[in-house]
Amino acid sequence: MKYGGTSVGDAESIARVVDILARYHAEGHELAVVVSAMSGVTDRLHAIAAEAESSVEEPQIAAFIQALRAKHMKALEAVAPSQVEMVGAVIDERLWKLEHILTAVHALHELTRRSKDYIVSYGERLSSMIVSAALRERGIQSVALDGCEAGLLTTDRHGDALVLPSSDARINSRVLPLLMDTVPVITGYMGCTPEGIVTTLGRSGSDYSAAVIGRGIDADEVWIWTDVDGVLTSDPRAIRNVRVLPYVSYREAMELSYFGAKVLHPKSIEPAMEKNIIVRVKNTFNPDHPGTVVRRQENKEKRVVKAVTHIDRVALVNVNGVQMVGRPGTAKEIFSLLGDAGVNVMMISQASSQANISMIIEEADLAVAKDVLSGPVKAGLVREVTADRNVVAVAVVGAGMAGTPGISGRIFTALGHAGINVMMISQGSSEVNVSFVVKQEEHHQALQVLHDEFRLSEECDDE
Ligand SMILES: Nc1ncnc2c1ncn2[C@@H]1O[C@H](COP(=O)(O)OP(=O)(O)O)[C@@H](O)[C@H]1O
Ligand SMILES: N[C@@H](CC(=O)OP(=O)(O)O)C(=O)O
Repeated sequence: MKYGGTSVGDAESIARVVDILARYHAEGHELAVVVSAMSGVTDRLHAIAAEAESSVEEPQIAAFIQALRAKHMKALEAVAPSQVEMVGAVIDERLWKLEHILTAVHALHELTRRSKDYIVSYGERLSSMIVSAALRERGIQSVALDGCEAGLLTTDRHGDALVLPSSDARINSRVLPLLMDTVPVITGYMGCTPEGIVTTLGRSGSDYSAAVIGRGIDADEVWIWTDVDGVLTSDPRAIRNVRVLPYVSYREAMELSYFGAKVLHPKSIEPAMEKNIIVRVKNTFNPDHPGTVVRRQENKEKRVVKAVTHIDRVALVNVNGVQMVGRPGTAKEIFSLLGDAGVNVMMISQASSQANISMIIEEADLAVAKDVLSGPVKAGLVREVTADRNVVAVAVVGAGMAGTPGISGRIFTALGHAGINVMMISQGSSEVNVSFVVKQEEHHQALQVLHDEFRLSEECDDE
């Protein structure tokens, strides 16, 4: 059972989490728990690390540590009053280490990817202590483990590490034996390299931790507890009338998460899929709602389109020039340059005339992308590279779209009727998703138009 940042965001929420765990524990289930940092803490750790590195003046490290301590101690005092002294001492020891490393970062004005991962993993190191203490306070035996202790070995790609296959056996031998009489509370988001260097798994990576731990212990199910009732037909913050999907397939969940449905991390499906483990998304604040079941089976006969999602903070890059026409190797060159520079290309489209290649990248990568692509321009391989930041990528997702004619027609007709200009289109050969790009100011309307066109707010007996 994985609890996200809002689920452990304050004492009241942690008490709810403990209620839920106590209930399933009393029913005789063996439980392993994965927790994220209290909401907002990871963002603040990133910010103070950046400030410590770059600030010329004295950064507010002591004040930051004080505030972090106050937040966690307040929660601890409320949920585990009898352990304040003992657990508080461990929290203080951890904060002391954190303060020292931040001070060192400032002294050197150097923040390596390695030290950043170490710093930002503290959110989970603190929250896990509190949740574990709260379980003990309820009479449930519990220990807090960090991801490394639980057996998550990863690559050394700091900030976005991948879990190594050898982790399965380690997790199995370290976590499984505990489950008979203990509920381990494991830090999400972090692991370590085989050499023991702390890594993080990418923002929102605790879902990925949970899936990997589920696979390692051969769990019957992995439950992702969050602050909405399940996987929704669209982003509730962007449009009206969204609805909980009772079932989605692994493939659909992967597409949805990749295209911005924040409720699941894109890497969290594959580990579960490999062992056919059901993933259930449930609401900590409404635990009796059945939530969404993610499974292999695809219900795709009647409800062809399941959801519409979007990714913002992206940029559209166009590489233009007739020089590219009929010249083998241009695409290879462009994408190799971007790949070598660490730019993640999220969508690609090439006109059949070959005089244009369009792609979507993360907005944060735009300066680097422009820089590396200026090489082919100077060499005369392409005429120009243009970019547009003011865009959003939208995806229409559903396994039933594969082989069903007319879906693209409906999508683009509906957008056309609404007067929304489509700047780029892309469809994978799996046909589980059709994605396209619109101007930032039109994306809410685009989502709503498609949500309405495919009647996603209405229930369907095929679901
Ligand atoms: N299609 C979707 N289904 C469900 N939630 C979505 C979707 N798209 C965006 N969201 C947002 O994702 C949020 C949950 O993700 P996140 O904030 O990372 O949760 P947690 O902290 O529990 O991991 C929800 O509050 C919701 O606003
Ligand atoms: N705390 C980490 C990992 C995480 O998964 O968080 P959440 O479950 O709140 O999305 C982050 O903010 O990225």
